Amino acid sequence: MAVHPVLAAAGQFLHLSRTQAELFNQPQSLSLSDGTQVTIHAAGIIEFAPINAATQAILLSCGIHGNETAPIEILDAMVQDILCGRLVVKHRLMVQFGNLPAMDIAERFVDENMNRLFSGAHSKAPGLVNQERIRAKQLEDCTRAFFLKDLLPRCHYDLHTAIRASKNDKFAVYPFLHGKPWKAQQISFMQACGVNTILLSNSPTTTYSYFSSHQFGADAFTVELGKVRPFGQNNMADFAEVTSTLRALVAGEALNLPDYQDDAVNLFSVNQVINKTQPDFRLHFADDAPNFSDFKQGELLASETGHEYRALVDGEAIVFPNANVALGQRALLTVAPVTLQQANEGKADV
Ligand SMILES: O=C(O)CCC(=O)N[C@@H](CCC(=O)O)C(=O)O
Ligand SMILES: [Zn+2]
Repeated sequence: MAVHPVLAAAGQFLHLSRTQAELFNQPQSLSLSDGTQVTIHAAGIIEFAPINAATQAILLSCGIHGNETAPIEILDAMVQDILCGRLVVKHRLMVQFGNLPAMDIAERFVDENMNRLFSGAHSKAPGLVNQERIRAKQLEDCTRAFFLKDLLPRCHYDLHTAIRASKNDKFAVYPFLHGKPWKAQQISFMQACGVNTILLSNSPTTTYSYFSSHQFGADAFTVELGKVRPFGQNNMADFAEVTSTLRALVAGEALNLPDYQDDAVNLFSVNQVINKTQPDFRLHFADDAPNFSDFKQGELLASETGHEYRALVDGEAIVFPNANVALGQRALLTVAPVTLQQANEGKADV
């Protein structure tokens, strides 16, 4: 029997997806020698089912923004190791490489920011079709089918890197939970990944992690693993903790998570979500101000015709400032420190 092209290519699924996408025009299945079942749904979308009964369904995504390369390199190596039998999955696993055309041009996106197109936003402008909208729907469809296959506990870690430097190099956005408690165990999992700064989101969004969290009850995060760099220019030693923890997770190994302690984590709640509504939107701090730079109450952070946006409390910090987003989109988040107990006040026990 002919060897499947991904095995003939030593597990280089991402490389084949980017250079010979036509190989994956139709969904296809194969078995690995250790019994793992592999389903390739499309270029850049691959699913693994272990030989044993799984106890979790794990979705790992990267490259939703095409120039955020470190997560792509981390998951590319993981998929190669699984396909070559060097890493054996013990749970159901889907890995998605999001925006392949944007990777090819080393840009965040081709036509539109894909991480604003989930929870159906891809189809909310009738007549507007572009490759990000088509792909966001395809990713959603695969995720829905993957999670709804059974009732196993679900998680989704959507891996990114940030545009600017950050006072806290690695951080994660915990999507809005609609009043459910934030989980200490999940925050400890992030810590084990080397991510000790967590932003607790306070409203629904059209991001991918919110989609999985809200629609499927998955433990989900958008994980920022440092600063954007071109392919091949990441120092993989910077990602040792996230790499080994994610590998241990999919391999069903003991994770030995630290007990949750407030003083080991920087927890922030979102104070303001500032959207750009006018073409003259501008930021009032240095272009190179890192994420988590903090301001005094009343300091001017941004302005546009008809609006001034100021820090509401002392110590309010900026995250993801970007004046170049499309009208109507988020141009800045501000956050303020919080403890887990304060954040979970009045909610059921964690
Ligand atoms: O560094 C930046 O300005 C953006 C980095 C990035 O892509 N962040 C995500 C965060 C998504 C979330 O809020 O969950 C994004 O903006 O899509
Ligand atoms: Zn991103």
